[in-house]
Amino acid sequence: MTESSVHPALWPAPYATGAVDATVTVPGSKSVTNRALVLAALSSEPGWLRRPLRSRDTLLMAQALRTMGVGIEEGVGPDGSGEAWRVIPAGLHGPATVDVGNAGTVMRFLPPVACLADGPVHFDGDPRSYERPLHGVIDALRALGARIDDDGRGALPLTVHGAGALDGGTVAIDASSSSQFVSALLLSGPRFNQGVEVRHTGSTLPSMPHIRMTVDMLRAVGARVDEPETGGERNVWRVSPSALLGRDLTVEPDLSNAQPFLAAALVTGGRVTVPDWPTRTTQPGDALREIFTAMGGSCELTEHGLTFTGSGRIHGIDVDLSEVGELTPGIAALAALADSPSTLSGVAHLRLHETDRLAALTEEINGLGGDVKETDDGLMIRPRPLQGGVFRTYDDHRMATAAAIIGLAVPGVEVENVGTTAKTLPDFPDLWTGMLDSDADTVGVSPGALGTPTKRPGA
Ligand SMILES: O=C(O)C1=C[C@@H](OP(=O)(O)O)[C@@H](O)[C@H](O)C1
Ligand SMILES: C=C(OP(=O)(O)O)C(=O)O
Repeated sequence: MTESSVHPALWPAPYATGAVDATVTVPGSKSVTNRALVLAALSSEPGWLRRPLRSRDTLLMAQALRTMGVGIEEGVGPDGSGEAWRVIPAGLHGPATVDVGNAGTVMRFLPPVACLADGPVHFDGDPRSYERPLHGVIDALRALGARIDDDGRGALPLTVHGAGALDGGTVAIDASSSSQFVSALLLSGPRFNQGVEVRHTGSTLPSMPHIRMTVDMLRAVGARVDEPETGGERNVWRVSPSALLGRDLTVEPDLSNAQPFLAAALVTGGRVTVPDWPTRTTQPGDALREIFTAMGGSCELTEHGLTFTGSGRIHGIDVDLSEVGELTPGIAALAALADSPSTLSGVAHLRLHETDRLAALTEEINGLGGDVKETDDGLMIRPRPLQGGVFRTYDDHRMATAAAIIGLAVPGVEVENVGTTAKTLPDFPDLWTGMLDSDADTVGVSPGALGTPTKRPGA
C-alpha cells in the first residue's frame, strides 16, 4: 500500500522518465480577470470578458460583485466563440457580505468599491486573510472620507459603511508590503468625486508590473491616469474622475501559471509550447523568458505561442525578484535542482503572501534533503541530491506547483492538498499529467515521459 492511498490528500507528483514535448493551453490570468471584473462593474455600460479565469479567486470576486448588485452572466461571447462573462453594472448596494477567501485581489480591490455602495459591506475570509496586510487600503480610504469599522489591527474582518460616494483626493501610503494597495485605490479612483492621487512613501515597492497592469487597464476603459515622473515624484499616480466604458476584453493566459509547465521543459531537457503568449503584456510572468533562459533554456515567441526548450541542465541564478515575486516558489524549486547555487532577493514581502513563502520553501525543500537558507529578503539555495517525501503546501497554490516541479526530477514526492491550486489554476493535476501523458489529445509528448516510480532513493 502506498502512503498516498492511506492519505488521499497526498498527490503523488509524477516523475518524468523522459523529455517532455507538449503544448499546454494555460487558463486566463487571475490578475487580469479580477481587474477586468472590477472595472466592468464600475463602468457605465455593460461589457464582455472573454476567456476569463474560472478559479477560486475569480469566482470569489464575481460573487462579491454580485452580492453588491452587479449582474455577471456566464455564457458564450457575443460571436459565440467560447466562454465569456457579461458584466452588467448597477447601483452598488449594501448591506452585503463579501467572502474574500485568501485572495489578495479581492480583499484589497473591493473595499474601495464598497465605499460606493449605499450601505454597509462586511468583509471576511479564510483565517490567513486576517494576517495579510490591508492597513494601506483601510488607512487610505479613511483619509479619503470613508467610514470603516475594523478591530484596530488594520486587517480583516471589517465593515465598510458605503455612503454611495467617496470624496477622494490625495493620499500617501506605504505599499512596501503589497503593490495591491496602490492598485486597489487606482482601480476605483475614477468613481471618487475628486478622483484620487496616490503617493507611495515606503522605501521599496514590489510587483511594479502589476501596478502597470492596473494603469494600462484603467486607460483601456477610458480613465485618465497621470504618472508625474519629474521633480522626484516617482511612485505617484493621479486618476481623474470620469465615467468608464464597457469593453469587450479577451483575457491573456496566466503567464505566472505557465511557469510550472515551462519549468518542466527545463527539468527534463524537453520542449513546451504555451499558445497565445502575448507579444506585449504587463504580466510579470513574461519575465520567465529571460529568467529561464538564464537558468539554461532557450525560448522562441512565434504566432504559435511561446516555445521553451530546456538544454538538459539547470543553472543557478542570482536574481532580484521584487518585480515578479509570485514567480519565486517555482524558481526556488528549479534552483534546488540546479548545477550551481542561487540567491533570490528582493522578496521579503512574500512572508505575507498566501503563507510565509520564504519559511515554507525553506522547510519543505530542506525536508527533501535540500539546503535552503532564508535571508532578510529572500533565499539562498545550494543544490543537493533530494529524496522523496511529503511536501506540505500550507494552502498555497504556488507551493503545490513548486512541489510538482521538484517531483519531475525526484521520485516519491507527495504533494499535500494539491487541490489548493484551484485558487488560480483549478485543473492543474490534469494539465500536469496531460503534459506528461503521451496519449493526451491536447499535448504531444515524448513516449515515456510519465514515470511511476516504484522505489525511492534511500527507501
Ligand atoms: O495585483 C495583482 O494582481 C497581484 C500583485 C502582487 O501582489 P503583491 O504586490 O502583494 O506581491 C502579486 O504577488 C499577486 O499575485 C497579484
Ligand atoms: C500572491 C499571490 O496572490 P494574491 O493575489 O492572493 O496576493 C499569488 O498568486 O502568488
